[in-house]
Amino acid sequence: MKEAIKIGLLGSGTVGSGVVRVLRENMEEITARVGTRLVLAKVLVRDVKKPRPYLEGVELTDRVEDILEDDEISIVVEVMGGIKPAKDYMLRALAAGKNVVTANKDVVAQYGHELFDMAEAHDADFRFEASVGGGIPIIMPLKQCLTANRITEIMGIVNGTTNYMLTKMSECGASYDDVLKEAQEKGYAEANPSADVDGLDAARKAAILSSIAFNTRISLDDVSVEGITKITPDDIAYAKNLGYVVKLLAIGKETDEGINVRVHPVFLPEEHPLASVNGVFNAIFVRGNAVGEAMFYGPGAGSLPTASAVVADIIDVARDIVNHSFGRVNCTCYRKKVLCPIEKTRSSYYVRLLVEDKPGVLGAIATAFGNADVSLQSVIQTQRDKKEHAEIVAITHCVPHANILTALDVLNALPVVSEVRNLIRVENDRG
Ligand SMILES: NC(=O)C1=CN([C@@H]2O[C@H](COP(=O)(O)OP(=O)(O)OC[C@H]3O[C@@H](n4cnc5c(N)ncnc54)[C@H](OP(=O)(O)O)[C@@H]3O)[C@@H](O)[C@H]2O)C=CC1
Ligand SMILES: N[C@@H](CC=O)C(=O)O
Ligand code: NA
Repeated sequence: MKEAIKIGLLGSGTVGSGVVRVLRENMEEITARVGTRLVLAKVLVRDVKKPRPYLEGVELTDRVEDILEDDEISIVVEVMGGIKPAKDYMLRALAAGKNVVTANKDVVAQYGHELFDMAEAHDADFRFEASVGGGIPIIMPLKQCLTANRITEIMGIVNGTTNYMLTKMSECGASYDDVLKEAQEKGYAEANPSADVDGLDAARKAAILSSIAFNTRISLDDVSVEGITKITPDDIAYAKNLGYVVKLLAIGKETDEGINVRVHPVFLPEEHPLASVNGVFNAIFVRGNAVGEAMFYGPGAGSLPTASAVVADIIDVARDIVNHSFGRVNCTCYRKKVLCPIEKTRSSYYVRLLVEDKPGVLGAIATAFGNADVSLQSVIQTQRDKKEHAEIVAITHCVPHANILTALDVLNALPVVSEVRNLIRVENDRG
């Protein structure tokens, strides 16, 4: 058997502790699969005094140099999170010729190219399977198993926290604040959970997935983002009555007008394959010109599921080391493609309005939509709040986003419209 391969772990929180557990519990199989033993040599944490019984016998440090300058460590696993200092540590590790495995979508989405360049320059591996979809294999399947395809669409539920929240709010009418707290307690949420609920976490994943799917660099700034903070129990109830569920989707599409990448809540028909993806589960639906439709499903966050992806990357890198192989798939963004602005994207919409309850209101609203070139598929009216007010819910036909924005301006200016309460896309298109 070859010499043991030494690992330095940066961070030992939710994901890091899972990595330690998987490496320990599956050590026998892992050793057989790699052909040599993997040894967790050192772990970097902020607070070395914090009790961590699962790390008994492992050297803890709060000095990153202890890992980066240790010539015996050949794999550095970054599971600290955030951009600073994680990005710098990874670049330094790669510059020292060490292989890097990370779960950090913040860094990959914004600075992936720098890390890839550094990895290539130093003939090192840079892997990030856990950065999208937690335990679901999706990065390597896109780069390897689906690489024969021209991918036209990638659409997914990629944030476990918000999917958990929307599921609980829909199934048992739980309050937004309570379910967010639960998701945090279960270790799903980011250190600052606004990244989850504001859609940023999903946007980072959308940028990573689209860059790989369309072979062009999509940066976080190219993604149009809207989170779930404006979704109310009323929207969820209307969705149910109309045969939909509310989901936060990450969508990347290549159309004749360019690539559009966006994250926003949608009304999904109950029979859509993504509609039954509940709780912390994620799913990523891919359309390729050879494979047709493929969907990847599994736990999108949490200690052990995420560790499953991290440790798989570690094993792959270790196999490269053992076999002296050069089969690395480096950066796949070899094209520069045009982006399609959000205004040109097309969708049906759900529009909820609070209006004065008096004769002629429905007509005025229909005219306002018509003047903006937005045709309506259905309209329902319910009595709300005070007697003199009613709520109108309209579902539009598929129209350019620019038209719906114009319609909202016109509606807002109508004296009978007291408030535009929400605007949510309706995803009816499966073609
Ligand atoms: N949680 C999840 O389900 C998933 C998380 N991820 C990603 O994995 C990464 C880690 O997430 P998670 O485990 O939840 O985060 P945690 O906050 O639970 O853990 C972070 C760990 O990193 C250490 N750390 C943070 N900053 C520093 C620093 N400056 N110097 C030294 N140590 C530091 C902390 O040390 P100490 O213990 O001393 O505080 C802690 O051990 C993030 O990039 C996240 O986005 C990806 C998929 C799923
Ligand atoms: N906060 C993220 C963790 C995994 O990436 C999520 O909820 O999906
Ligand atoms: Na994954």
